Amino acid sequence: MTVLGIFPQLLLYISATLVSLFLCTYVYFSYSFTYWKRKGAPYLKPKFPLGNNDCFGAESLSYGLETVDWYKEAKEKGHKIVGTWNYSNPVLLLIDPEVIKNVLVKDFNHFTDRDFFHNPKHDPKNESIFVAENEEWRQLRQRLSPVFSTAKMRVMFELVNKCAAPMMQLFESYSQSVDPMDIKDVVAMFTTDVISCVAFGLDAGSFNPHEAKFRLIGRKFFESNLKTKMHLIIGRINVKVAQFLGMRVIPDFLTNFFTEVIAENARFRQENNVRKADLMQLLLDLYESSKGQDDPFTFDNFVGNVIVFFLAGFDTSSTTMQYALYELARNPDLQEKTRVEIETVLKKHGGHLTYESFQDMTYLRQVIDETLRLYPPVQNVARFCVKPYTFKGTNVTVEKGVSIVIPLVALGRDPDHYPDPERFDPDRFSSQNKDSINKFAYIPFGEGPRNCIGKRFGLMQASIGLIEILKTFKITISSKTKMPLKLKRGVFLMQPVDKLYVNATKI
Ligand code: HEM
Repeated sequence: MTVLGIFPQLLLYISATLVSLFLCTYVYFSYSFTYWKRKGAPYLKPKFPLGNNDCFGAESLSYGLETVDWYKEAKEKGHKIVGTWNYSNPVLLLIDPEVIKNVLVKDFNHFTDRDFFHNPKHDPKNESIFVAENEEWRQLRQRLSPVFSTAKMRVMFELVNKCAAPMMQLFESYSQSVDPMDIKDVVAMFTTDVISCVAFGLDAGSFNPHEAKFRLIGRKFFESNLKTKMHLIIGRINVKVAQFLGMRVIPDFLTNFFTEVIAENARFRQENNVRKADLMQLLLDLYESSKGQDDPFTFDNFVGNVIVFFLAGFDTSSTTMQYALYELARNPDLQEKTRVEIETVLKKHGGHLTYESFQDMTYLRQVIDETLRLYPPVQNVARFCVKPYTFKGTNVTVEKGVSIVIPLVALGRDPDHYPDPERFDPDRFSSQNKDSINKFAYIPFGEGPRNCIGKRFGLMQASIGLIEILKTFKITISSKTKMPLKLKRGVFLMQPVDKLYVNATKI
């Protein structure tokens, strides 16, 4: 038989295989879509193959803005919890703050793990506190918590403050030019420098185009490529299959880069007896002191956690700074009020920005709190059920492996929790008003034993950056910024669709 003779037969086989594959997938999805009905839970109607997603959300490492629509629909129907699907994966969305409190705090033992794809067997260097499960996580959390204590923040304050100098030089040059500034790009250079400095004791030189390796790596990671997207989708549809196929979320270029930087840095410190007041030193001490223990803090643990501090640390804080500056630029009176506070407090402290003076800036903290309400960088907190759990006051029992999602953006914009929710109003968080806010309707750092370990550090670096900018420059929105602001769907960290440009004028 000639090649041409085989061709129609081959085509037939391929078509039959594809049709069978499609049918199997369809049957599998259709059965998965009966999950919440079988559980007796209220649910939102899913569609093949995305479930309740309205876009692939393939860039995302978790759930995105689609949860705002799920929340609204469920709330209108009076549900406290609602079943949805992410592809074929059943996801329970929590609506009621009391239920959220039970999951995150009171009944935490049923929800110790985070819903986040990882692959311990094929990717041991990316096993970190962020993805670790149950007992392993408890031990890591206990070991790493001292790294972020108030005492350590005080020591790191100076290091962070020093990193603002190159950012201020860039603001200075923008203030003398007619070009508007892509604000996210500039503040992300600052937070990248900060995290590289405190995590590695290195000057990342993000403001210098010839040295900006850390910035390039960070940017490349959040841009994410087709391979990572495919891994994420398959990881969502079936974790076991994705793990079996050796899929991983953190690309090799990033793991290799950090492994090299850490090994070189650790070697230099040990050989030269150098000690520094940074995060790298605290982790190095942990690594050295646990050698020989039954369950040591290994080199892989070291690399994995530094990577996670880098990734979790620079983009969340720069996103916070970006939206705070955007809102202050749109609200010049609030900007002026913040600046007056900064000037008054600094004057009281002899003109120096210190840990103590920053603690006194209560209005600035209100501005940041309000920014995090409207623009929580991490849009949803997600957990895995690890032990069967019956939601109080219902007959709904979820078993091990079910994903639970807490929609931070939707809660922050719910008029029942925040009157006139679209209005940027830092006074919601004044000492007189903040007690009227339901604690579990405001959780930009998560809550309970598995909340954000870097909360203090994140608040500190965002505050220092904002103080330095506002005390010297007046910020206005550039005509290059497309208004009104639209947020991107299908991404994990909150991003605007179009870049936000501002102008800086020296005061
Ligand atoms: C404004 C800045 C930040 C925001 C809004 C933020 C937000 C969050 C949120 C929502 C979570 C999930 C909490 C939960 O599941 O209950 C989280 C976890 C985490 N964050 Fe942050 N974060 C910020 C800054 C940082 C920084 C600066 C670091 C480290 C240097 C960091 C490291 C982590 C880690 C390691 C976890 C996982 C903790 C665990 O599983 O035990 N974050 N963050």
